[in-house]
Amino acid sequence: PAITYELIKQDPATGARAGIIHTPHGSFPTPIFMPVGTQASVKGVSPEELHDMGAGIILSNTYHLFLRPGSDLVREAGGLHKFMNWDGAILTDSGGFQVFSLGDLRKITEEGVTFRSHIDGSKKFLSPEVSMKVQMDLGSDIVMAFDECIPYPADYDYAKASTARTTRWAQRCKEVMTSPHQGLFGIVQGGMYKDLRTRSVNELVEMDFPGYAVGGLSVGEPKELMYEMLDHTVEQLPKDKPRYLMGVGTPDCLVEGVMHGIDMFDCVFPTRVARNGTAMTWNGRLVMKNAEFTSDFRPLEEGCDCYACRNFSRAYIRHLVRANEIFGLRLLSLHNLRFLQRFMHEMRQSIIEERFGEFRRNFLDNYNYG
Ligand SMILES: CC#C[C@H]1NC(N)=Nc2cc3[nH]c(NC)nc3cc21
Ligand SMILES: [Zn+2]
Repeated sequence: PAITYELIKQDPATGARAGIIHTPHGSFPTPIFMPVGTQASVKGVSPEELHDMGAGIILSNTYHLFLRPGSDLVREAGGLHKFMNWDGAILTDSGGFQVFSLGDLRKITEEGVTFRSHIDGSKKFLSPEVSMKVQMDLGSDIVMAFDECIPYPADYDYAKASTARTTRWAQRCKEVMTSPHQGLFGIVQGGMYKDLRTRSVNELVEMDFPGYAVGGLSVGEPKELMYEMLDHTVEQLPKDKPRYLMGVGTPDCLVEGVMHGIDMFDCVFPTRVARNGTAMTWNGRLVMKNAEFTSDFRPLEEGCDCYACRNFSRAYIRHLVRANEIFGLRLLSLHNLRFLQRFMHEMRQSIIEERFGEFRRNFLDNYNYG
């Protein structure tokens, strides 16, 4: 199979685990954070810089590339790896979430979804078959099933019907996803209802996907509810397959997700807050335009080995941010992405050395959520 999971160490006290995921474009250690390159670019960061920071896999989006430049052009370029000159692994989301969160939704039928493009308002149609065709054109290593996104909150009957449709759509994806070099992950839905989550898990596990995502979380629900759903859902998933928590998240959510047995994460957070002039550190965030950094000639974070911390000071980056210099935002993106790679590496080491519990308590005690 195109995608395989190798368990390295299971934490004896929690669901946390360390592993390796093998793909046609290389293997990477888990738990892992995937930089988001929605439109075939991790904003402001080059493929070489992604390699230098240790990124093994990045995420891109079917919805966006389907609308612009269109998957035919990317196929003609030889696929997304060639088009963006990235030779590591790529995961593409299916459009299931973006069409609900970005598109001007027109109609949902059993066949698929009709919507207006958020770019030019033109009428578009996405379905399990179209999403799979686009992702085969893109040639991503991990393909996400086309799911129906349940908004939060949603009543039981709506969640039940929608989850049943997501299962039928997953079957249709499986039937047309014929590329031997691509692995199709099922997406567990079920809203915030434990019985529906269990049903969704059982129906998808029946189809024997090479990996599973927990969908329908990080959609505006309270964190406690997200953790409760995670706790209930992840333990029912196969231990020999990767688990991916979509759209998560901030460092505190990454620790809790790992504790519940999640292997893969993605979030726009590091590059988005970078563009808002904020640096991520082990003790919380630094808002760089604050006066406190005016004459602070230390690096963003002592001990960080990123390009920004090796070459520039907080004072210089504060100046760039206040002067609206693009280079300042690039430096913050490079630092924040490298911070997350270091963060996940430390967490993985703590699992291997059987001190994850200590890592988690230590981190949560010192991290001010500010
Ligand atoms: C409902 C549902 C659902 C999931 N379905 C697909 N295909 N992608 C997702 C991406 C997400 N990003 C975030 N938070 C930023 N939550 C997500 C959930 C999904
Ligand atoms: Zn740094």
